[in-house]
Amino acid sequence: MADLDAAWTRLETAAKAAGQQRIVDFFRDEPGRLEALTLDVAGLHLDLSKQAWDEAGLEAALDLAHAADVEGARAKMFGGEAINSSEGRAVLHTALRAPADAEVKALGQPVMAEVEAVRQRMKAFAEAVRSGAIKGATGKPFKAILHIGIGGSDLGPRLLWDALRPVKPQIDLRFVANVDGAEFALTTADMDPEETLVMVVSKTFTTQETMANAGAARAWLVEALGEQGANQHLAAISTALDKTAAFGVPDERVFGFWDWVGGRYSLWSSVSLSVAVAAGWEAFEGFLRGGAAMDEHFKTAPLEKNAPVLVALAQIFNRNGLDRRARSVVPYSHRLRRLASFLQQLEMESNGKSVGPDGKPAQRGTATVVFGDEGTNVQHAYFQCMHQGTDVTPMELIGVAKSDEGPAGMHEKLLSNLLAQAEAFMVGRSTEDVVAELKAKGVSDAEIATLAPQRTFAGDRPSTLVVLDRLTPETFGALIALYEHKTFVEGVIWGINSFDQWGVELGKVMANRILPELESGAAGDHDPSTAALIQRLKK
Ligand SMILES: O=P(O)(O)OC[C@H]1O[C@](O)(CO)[C@@H](O)[C@@H]1O
Repeated sequence: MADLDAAWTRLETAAKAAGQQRIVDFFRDEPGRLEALTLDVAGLHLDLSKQAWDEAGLEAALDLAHAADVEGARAKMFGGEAINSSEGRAVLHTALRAPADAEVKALGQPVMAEVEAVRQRMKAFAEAVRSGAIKGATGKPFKAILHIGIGGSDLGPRLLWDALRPVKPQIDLRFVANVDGAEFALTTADMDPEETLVMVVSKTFTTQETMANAGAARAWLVEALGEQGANQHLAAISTALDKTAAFGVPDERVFGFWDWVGGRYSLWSSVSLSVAVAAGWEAFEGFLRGGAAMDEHFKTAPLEKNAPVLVALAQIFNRNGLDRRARSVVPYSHRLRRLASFLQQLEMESNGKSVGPDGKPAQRGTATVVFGDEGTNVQHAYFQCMHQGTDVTPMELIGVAKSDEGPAGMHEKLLSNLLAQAEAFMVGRSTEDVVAELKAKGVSDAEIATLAPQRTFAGDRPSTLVVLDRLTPETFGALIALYEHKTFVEGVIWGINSFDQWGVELGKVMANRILPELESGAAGDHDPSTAALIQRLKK
């Protein structure tokens, strides 16, 4: 503990010192900087050299990782110990992408036989739906899937589908998450129940939004196909097998997973069965292989060359060392446009905690806000603030080196924007430069005095670049596993349990209390604002 406190103090001191200098100058002062801060892992190239740390800062960050015993925690996770202590569970999403002959135990019990058995059932189901061997109630093959789920049962599969979907898919995969009936209506309006397979995805099979949408989908099927017919169009993915049976899903259409897979880490499991069907099993397997490659790297690489560790430490350096309370993730890739939404759950649900597993307050700030959308679009939206706003927001910019998709010449334009933004964030543009340009254009001194500061870019805004060789199932898997392990490392260093989510409970309980009050109009005991709103919004 004393070591850890001292390591935190060293990090904070080093960050303060680094913060007095300009990032761009570190390249001049540290000849080995690029070499030390770039690495190639599982088809990803990472460049952390434009980050805010200098050599001493990086060293202090690595010392902190050692002092927090990241390596010990990593061994406990892969060893299947109950590191999700508030729920007494192991954390083994990594087993879902491990080879069938790996030796993995959850709380001492081997898991791979079960994992492989479910994988084989998923594969057989995916192939049978694609080939038309499994048909709908009226004998027609399935041409569409309606995937119903929310949070971890939605965000990962949605992103995975965006990444893997063929340009002209054989199966039209659609998602419904929200308990806003508009989403259900808009999504199903042009779907034909006779040709649609409905997959209800819920770890608990109790989530209000999912159960409401599942009920609506079942009614939509029953109307077209009758009770018995509807059941032939249902499949369920859950850890709660008793509840799926009660909903009417035939046993052979139920795909399980395990309590050692957190919702936000579940896209490697049967939760993504809809994608495995619609994109094909081979693509899904490639995704698993990519995740496993990143696992191997995370398990074996020394901390100073360990991609998830370095990305986590850059975040900690910014967040705790330099008090930067937000981070923006911008994929220069339309297929990855929902990455920030996925990371919001992964990082903010995992690490948005203010007490540790011992119930004591966290000693340092934990998860920051993460936001973002696709580049270049965001350049025409919030990048003004990123370049010239009063707060510095660290960025992660993600690109794809090679792509043959779409019209010729576009990809180079996309990449030029990615590189230009990263350079502009760091280098900025000096007032002298602006003044010289305005003078050359004949602008008056009076005008220059007001214009030049407005056109100056302070720069010195840190970014990490992640470049995928190509966007393949494998590199996409590696990217997601990179972020999972980054999130884990941060949780270890912040001293919190990254694998529970008690903070989502209160709102759920209160919504269940307010629902009957909205229906009856009889508001219970609430604060004056809520009571007035219930009166106003009641049925
Ligand atoms: O898969 P389920 O059990 O429906 O839960 C959906 C999501 O809801 C949460 O519990 C949060 O509300 C997430 O952790 C989870 O991914």
